[in-house]
Amino acid sequence: MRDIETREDIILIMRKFYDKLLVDETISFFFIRVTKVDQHLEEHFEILATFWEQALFLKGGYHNNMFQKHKDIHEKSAFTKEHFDTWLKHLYTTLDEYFKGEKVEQMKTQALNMATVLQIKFSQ
Ligand code: HEM
Repeated sequence: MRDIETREDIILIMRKFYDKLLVDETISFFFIRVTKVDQHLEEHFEILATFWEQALFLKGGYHNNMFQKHKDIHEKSAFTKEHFDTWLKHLYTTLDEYFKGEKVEQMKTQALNMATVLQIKFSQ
């Protein structure tokens, strides 16, 4: 198994990750009812790919405010610790199913860090 190398690798990870999120009823409603992201998934994956290319490969190009986006969602339907744990579990499982290496570990650490920051912000 190889490490994450390209934007296409990130898109594959997002497709498989969202396959898990969207069938998990404890979290899928954020993507189906609170937002309607499930209706334009490919467009959403392109945004996520730009975000992760920046985080992993220092590419640049992501200019949205991801904290504000999640705050807007949180105000409609609150994120709990269980939601973050579930989200991270599905991401980690997906990564381990398809890739192995330094970038995989970096993605896990960065996702965990951001999940932690979001939870702290929302608990204030
Ligand atoms: C409880 C866990 C989470 C849930 C349920 C969740 C849900 C969502 C939803 C529904 C959107 C779409 C927002 C929209 O377009 O209106 C979104 C966007 C996004 N999420 Fe999360 N999220 C979670 C955690 C995280 C974490 C920990 C990260 C950090 C890596 C993250 C990164 C992103 C990014 C980069 C976007 C794209 C924002 C944009 O459009 O620019 N999410 N998330």
